[in-house]
Amino acid sequence: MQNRTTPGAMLKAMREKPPLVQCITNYVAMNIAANVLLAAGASPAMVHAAEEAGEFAGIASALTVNIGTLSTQWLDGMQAAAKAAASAGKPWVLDPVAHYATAFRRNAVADLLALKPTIIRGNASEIIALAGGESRGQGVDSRDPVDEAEESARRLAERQQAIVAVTGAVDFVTDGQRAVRVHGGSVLMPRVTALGCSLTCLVGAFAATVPEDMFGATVAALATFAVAGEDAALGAAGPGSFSWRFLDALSALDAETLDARARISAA
Ligand SMILES: Nc1ncnc2c1ncn2[C@@H]1O[C@H](COP(=O)(O)OP(=O)(O)OP(=O)(O)O)[C@@H](O)[C@H]1O
Ligand SMILES: Cc1ncsc1CCO
Ligand SMILES: [Mg+2]
Repeated sequence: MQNRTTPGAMLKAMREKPPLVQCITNYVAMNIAANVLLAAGASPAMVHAAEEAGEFAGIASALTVNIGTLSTQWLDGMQAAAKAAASAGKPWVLDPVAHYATAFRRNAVADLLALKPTIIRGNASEIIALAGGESRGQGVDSRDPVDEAEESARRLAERQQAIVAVTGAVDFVTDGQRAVRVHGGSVLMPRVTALGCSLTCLVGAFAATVPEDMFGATVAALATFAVAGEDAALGAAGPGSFSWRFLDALSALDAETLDARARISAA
């Protein structure tokens, strides 16, 4: 097997064999998330109908589930797909968007957590609340700093036996034992909707490429976003031009540049 131990090597391996990633994401994110995966070198498929989501999970190399614009029908599709992925031993990633906001979301997330996501990716408010803490979150945007979510992330990772990634100004990733921070990105990133949702899909793509190292795959996806975000911010006049520059930066990012510029520190 070729060396797939650095973010750059993982990015290269992903592009050499683009993984088919089933993304069950929200209406807001669907287009940008698909474009993010294509720009990074993966193959996205937005397949969510209850009638086919489980069957499709048998074909895809990884699944991502995001509850951003939830409905009962979509939840049925999410559960079918998560069950199929888990029973086939394929990685699946949960993005618990604003799960604290309503009883419908809280119940949905509890049911999805019982299906054992391999990786959970959320913002600080989402991860604090998921671990049972008091978060300041109300809607989809975080109102808490990442450093205040670190202990919650460790507890959640241990409880769920999953990798937990908290994103924000500095990202935090833990499996309950190990932990790292990923630095970089741009203040314009949270001003473009659904970049976090798109990152969840990219985490799925890296997990599909490196199934032997879910922790490393998660860190690599976050580092890819951090470096591409820095590049996109150069010359961006605001969120609009940042958004298209970000796709170009992702697609232009090469393995060597990613490894040279990724800023990952032990936590
Ligand atoms: N202040 C910031 N500085 C640098 N990068 C940031 C900042 N805030 C967020 N990011 C980056 O933006 C990306 C998305 O993370 P974020 O935490 O905003 O997700 P989110 O809240 O789930 O977003 P959404 O719900 O809109 O999809 C990550 O790569 C993260 O590192
Ligand atoms: C704005 C918004 N509303 C529901 S999902 C979503 C995308 C960011 O999470
Ligand atoms: Mg989010």
